[in-house]
Amino acid sequence: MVAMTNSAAVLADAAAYAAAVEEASRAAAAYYATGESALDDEAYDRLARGIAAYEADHPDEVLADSPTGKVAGGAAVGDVPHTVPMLSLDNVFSAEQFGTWTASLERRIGRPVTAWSVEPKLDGLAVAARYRDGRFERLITRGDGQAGEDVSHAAAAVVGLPQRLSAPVTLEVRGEILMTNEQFEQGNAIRTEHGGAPFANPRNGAAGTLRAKDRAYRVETTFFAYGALPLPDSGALAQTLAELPHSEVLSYVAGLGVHTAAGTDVAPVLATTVEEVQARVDAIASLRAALPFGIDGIVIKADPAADQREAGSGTRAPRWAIAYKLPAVEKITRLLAVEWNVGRTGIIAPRAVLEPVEIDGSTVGYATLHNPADITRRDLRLGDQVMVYKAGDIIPRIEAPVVHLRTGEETPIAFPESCPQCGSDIDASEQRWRCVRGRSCRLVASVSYAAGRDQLDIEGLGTTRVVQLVEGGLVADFADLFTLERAQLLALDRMGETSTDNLLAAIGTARTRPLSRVFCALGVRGTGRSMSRRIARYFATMDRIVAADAETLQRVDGIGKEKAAAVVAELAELAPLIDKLVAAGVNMTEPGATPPPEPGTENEAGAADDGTNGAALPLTGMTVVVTGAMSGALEKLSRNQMNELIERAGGRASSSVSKRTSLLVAGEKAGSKRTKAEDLGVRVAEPEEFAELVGAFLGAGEES
Ligand SMILES: NC(=O)c1ccc[n+]([C@@H]2O[C@H](COP(=O)([O-])OP(=O)(O)OC[C@H]3O[C@@H](n4cnc5c(N)ncnc54)[C@H](O)[C@@H]3O)[C@@H](O)[C@H]2O)c1
Ligand SMILES: [Zn+2]
Repeated sequence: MVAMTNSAAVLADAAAYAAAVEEASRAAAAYYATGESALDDEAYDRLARGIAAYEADHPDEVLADSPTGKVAGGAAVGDVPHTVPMLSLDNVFSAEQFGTWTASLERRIGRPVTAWSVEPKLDGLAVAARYRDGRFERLITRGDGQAGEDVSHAAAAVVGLPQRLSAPVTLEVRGEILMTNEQFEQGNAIRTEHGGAPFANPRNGAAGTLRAKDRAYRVETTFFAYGALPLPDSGALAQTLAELPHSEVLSYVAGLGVHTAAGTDVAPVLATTVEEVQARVDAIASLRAALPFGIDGIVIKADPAADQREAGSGTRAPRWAIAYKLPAVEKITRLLAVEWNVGRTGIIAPRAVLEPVEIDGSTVGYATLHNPADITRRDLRLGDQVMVYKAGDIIPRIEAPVVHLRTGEETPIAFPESCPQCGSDIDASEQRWRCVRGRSCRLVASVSYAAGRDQLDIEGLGTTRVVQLVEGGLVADFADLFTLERAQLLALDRMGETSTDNLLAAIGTARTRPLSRVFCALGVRGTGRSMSRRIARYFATMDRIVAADAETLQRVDGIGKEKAAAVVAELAELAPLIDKLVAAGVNMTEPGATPPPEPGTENEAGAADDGTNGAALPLTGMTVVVTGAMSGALEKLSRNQMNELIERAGGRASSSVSKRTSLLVAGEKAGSKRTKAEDLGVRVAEPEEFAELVGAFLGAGEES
């Protein structure tokens, strides 16, 4: 069942009314000119309803600028007169409102409507295409409904609008021009390639494309006919078109070779009862997300020609048709952060992190941002309220910041100075930034990560060296490090005997690292240092980790259902790499950890999930945060080693203080975490005190 809100803005007095009219006019002008309105459709409609309600109560105060009763809110213009006005549509939002509307229509014509045409409300812009003797003559926008703009220059790139009809007839075909999702993605790709700004949304893309002249590139749109009418010299056809039911007009137009929605999943159908109409409305609503083009509702029309004629039209909309609106696909939310992701080919693409917002039944938390130039051009800032568009399979996108909602707290978006994946330089000479490593970026990044301090800790293997190994073809994954030969290394640039021997020795040491670090080196998503330690301590051997199913993995503290499934899937993909590591003699066990009992043995239920199987440890059940400089016995420990120590002692290491923190180890220069812990009443221990508590675990399992 389709349901949505349709409240109106409440306007208390004449001043509020005048302000609302001004805001609506400004929004409509922006909406029809560039598609970049400061209001989302629901907000605009709420405002328009508020204005109409105020005018109904105060008919003497209606302002000339009021959008009420006007096509396009009075904001669009044109100089080519329409033969018959091109109107807008009135809206309903629920089955109940639809029932009320049909009843009033039937009262007006004095009989029941025997057939309703139920069609998609295509989300583009209305045009009239005139044909003379079967040849295309002119394409005109809706404009203010009385006259539109001539956009004939654009007709050749409109799919579904033939230059020649299959019969030499004279008539005007009316319909919607839109961009299919595919045309939208293609159009944006072409546009950004030519240094242009991406379109905000498909409707905006279709409008811009239709108006544009002298473009250096071609962007396609699609026409869907939803009606036809005679022109002054249509001859006998005029009578036929006037008598045919709407559904047969559509079949006739399709027969002439013009594109209609027939043949799509949401093809017009005839319904005879309100219940049948509602069932089709619900069906179209549920098909919406999977459609290859955008719809913003369902249009329901009285099918018989006589019904339409007798119902007639108002100034803004016909009385024989209604738009059953679907929820808006544009919403305003906040831009929280920008992430920079590196693709397979080394393209560095910004992605917006949004305050999650519900759009058309799905929660949107991310949106595409195309490229850095696009961020600059639109002057996006962190903390901005932004208009977000999401429809069908189109990737959610930010249309524009809502500038008038700025508070002054917004901050500039920082661009990366080196590749966020592998640390190499960035080639910023084109619109789309690229890591200079291109396709080997990911490999360089994954090998560098594996060799990093918190993983295998291979000294002397920095990014530059990894790049050399990768580009020299010596390393295709990090397991290849363990089979490098002395002669191969010596042959590399700037590799002398000493550095070669040092590197080989460091690699030799890496072979003996505990399982937790080897596992971490695999780079399985969502398994950083501390998660890797928990997994390694729980399973004790790589064999057991690999053999674990998603359910077993969930016994590890902090692994939920979704993460477990993702880890299992990624490990399956990594199986060849793991085999290679085993073959290269890399350690696959976790010192000090006892494997979990086999399922079905007695103490399974009581087993703790920290690899110690229930033995009481000093930090069991505690979440511990470390801050400030360590001293005494802990002085030499890195933060990562401190975390390892906490976990060996049965605790859980965390980096931020919250109500759930059990203990804060605070060294000198502890700062804000200490203040926060004190505020929350969290226990605070000096490093010396903590060393006493976990003394037995100091050094155990430590690798040199
Ligand atoms: N966000 C803003 O600032 C802002 C400003 C102005 C208008 N708007 C939005 O624009 C809408 C009003 O625009 P409108 O006047 O173009 O009306 P509309 O789009 O709601 O409805 C009328 C149009 O529907 C189209 N249509 C699609 N499929 C059809 C079919 N099968 N049969 C007949 N017509 C079909 C036609 O183009 C017709 O002109 C409102 O929903 C409003 O929210 C928004
Ligand atoms: Zn890179």
